[in-house]
Amino acid sequence: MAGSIRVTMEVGADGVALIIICNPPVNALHPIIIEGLKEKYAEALDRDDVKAIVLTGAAGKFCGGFDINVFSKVHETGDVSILPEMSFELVSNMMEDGKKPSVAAIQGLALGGGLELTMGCHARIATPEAQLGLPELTLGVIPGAGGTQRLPRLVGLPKAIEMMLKVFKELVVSTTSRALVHAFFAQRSTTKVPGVTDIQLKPRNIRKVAVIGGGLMGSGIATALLVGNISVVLKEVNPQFLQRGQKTIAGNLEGLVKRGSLTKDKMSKAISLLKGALDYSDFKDVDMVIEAVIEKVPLKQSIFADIEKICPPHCILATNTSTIDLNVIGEKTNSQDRTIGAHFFSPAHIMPLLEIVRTEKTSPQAILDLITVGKIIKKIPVVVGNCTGFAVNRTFFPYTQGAQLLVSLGIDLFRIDRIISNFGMPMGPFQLQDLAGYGVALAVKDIYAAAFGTRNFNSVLVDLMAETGRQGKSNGKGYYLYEKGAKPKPDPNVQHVIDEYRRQAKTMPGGKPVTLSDQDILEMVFFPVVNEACRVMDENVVIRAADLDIASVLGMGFPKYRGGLIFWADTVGASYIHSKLSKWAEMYGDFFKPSSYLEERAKSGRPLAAPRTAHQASTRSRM
Ligand SMILES: C[C@H](O)CC(=O)SCCNC(=O)CCNC(=O)[C@H](O)C(C)(C)COP(=O)(O)OP(=O)(O)OC[C@H]1O[C@@H](n2cnc3c(N)ncnc32)[C@H](O)[C@@H]1OP(=O)(O)O
Repeated sequence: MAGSIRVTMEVGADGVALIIICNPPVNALHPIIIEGLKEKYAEALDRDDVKAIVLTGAAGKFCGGFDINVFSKVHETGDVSILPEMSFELVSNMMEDGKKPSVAAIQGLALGGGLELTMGCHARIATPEAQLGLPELTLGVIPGAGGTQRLPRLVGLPKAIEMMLKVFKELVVSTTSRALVHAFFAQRSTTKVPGVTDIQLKPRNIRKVAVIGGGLMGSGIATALLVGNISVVLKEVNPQFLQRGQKTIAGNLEGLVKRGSLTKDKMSKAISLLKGALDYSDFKDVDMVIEAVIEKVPLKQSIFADIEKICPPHCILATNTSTIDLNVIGEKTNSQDRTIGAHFFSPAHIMPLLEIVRTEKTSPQAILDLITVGKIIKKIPVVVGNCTGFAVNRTFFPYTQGAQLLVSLGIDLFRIDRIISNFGMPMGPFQLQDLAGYGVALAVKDIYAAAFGTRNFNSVLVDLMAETGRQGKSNGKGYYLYEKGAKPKPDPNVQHVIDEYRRQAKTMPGGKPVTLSDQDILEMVFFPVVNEACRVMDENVVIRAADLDIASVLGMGFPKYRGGLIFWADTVGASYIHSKLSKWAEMYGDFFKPSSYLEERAKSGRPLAAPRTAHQASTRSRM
């Protein structure tokens, strides 16, 4: 590639040096080009036989601007030092202040940094159809090589503004802008909870929190609290586990320092706020307990019975369960009014979503206090009702199951992952499963089967994966192979597991793989998710559709520029989604059967996000 990226110079008998930018297809300013320009300009300024310079681009295009791939690299690495300097050394010192006249010969396009180069020249000649502009704002940056100053001087302020913002008005009305603006406001509305934040309650001061369980989740939660300046008692069952938890917390904090999001002083302060415990003696004056042990009902019930006796009466009793019914966890206590779900997402000190789960008995004060703690530790709290999987895991249970169903029908799993990542998810459902490990998937399988009846797709794929010694990323072997420092590679040997899976599933019509387009695959994964989201809204598990948008963006990585799950679904249209699901339900069963909420919206033409009517709202509620 580097061979085709170059700057050339020819000096004619007339003493004109022709400098040409060559970097197909748009002659973008790759660092090699910027270096090449500096080199050729230095040479031209130095050579006695050069009297003047003409700068142009190869193949009829002057230059499409700075190489945007370098921005992506900066985003990936956080290292701004890889941005090459062109503003002063090249454009100001060599071109503008150079002792030899230089002229830009513009054909095709001169955009962004490309136009800025032309403005460093002493004159510009352009073909009438050439496209000139400074579109940097569309990338979220400003012109970085002097364009903000030189353009108004050359063409006057009104024209310069037009050239910098010309696409602005078009973009304001684009779906992406609408989606991002929606997400901006949706994120700010999640903490407006009717009956909680509008009844003049005052949040209480939560100074000390006990975290039970020092595993990955417990340590992450403790880290987030410590960084928020809240004292933490970390309780474990033996010194070995406690030490492991404390070490994980220290590692998390060091990681934050490395990322630049915590100073060393703040890290020392955070560590000083942590106390380890092997019994409940330090729980006498805690304001909140967050239980984060494994998903076992009897264990959680006995912990809740214990802490109810030991903790002060004002103490909030929270659980980090991701699936278990809160009423069951608090069943053996008389503290249902202060029992609440604090569902963090892993890694808890980094992921911004906090799903706050309330039952019919949870007091508004407890909800308000947890919202306040959430804000202090820089989380985005979304208050949801109590049901299997709550709002996020419940809405997204068909995401994994739909992908597994497609594999059973004969679709290549790596193709599914590619299509879903191209849509904008951080990774596809199979890579996500590798990352999360198979333990959780296996643990919740029966719970989902019991809760979701015929719309649950019972798959043995993960069981078969586990039986062949695969655990996902944690042991380096899942659907993909994982090696340190390398990108995950699809494992060809997984095909044996898939063959066995398809043999057992018997879902391929006539035993033959089905043929589906990329769009079919995308829709067969996401429309069932939208369908379940409709049930979640119908049962009032969320206060408003926008809460699901934010929960899907922050909890599942749904692309923010699509506005979140429901916003996106409304751009597709309820009636289209309903018609596709109805067709697939006939072909492949109840997994795709449209919900009554979706059916009603498809018939009435009302957006999925529109609030339910007063009558609908009074018939079903989890709040
Ligand atoms: C320091 C400075 O102030 C900072 C900057 O300069 S920031 C960059 C400012 N420039 C821009 O924003 C221009 C971005 N590019 C465009 O608007 C359009 O690509 C264009 C008008 C140049 C051409 O449009 P069009 O003919 O429809 O072709 P399009 O498909 O978009 O682009 C052709 C290829 O060039 C690539 N490309 C275009 N501009 C690029 C750039 N600035 N850097 C890297 N690659 C670029 C595209 O990714 C695409 O690659 P692909 O073929 O591998 O998919």
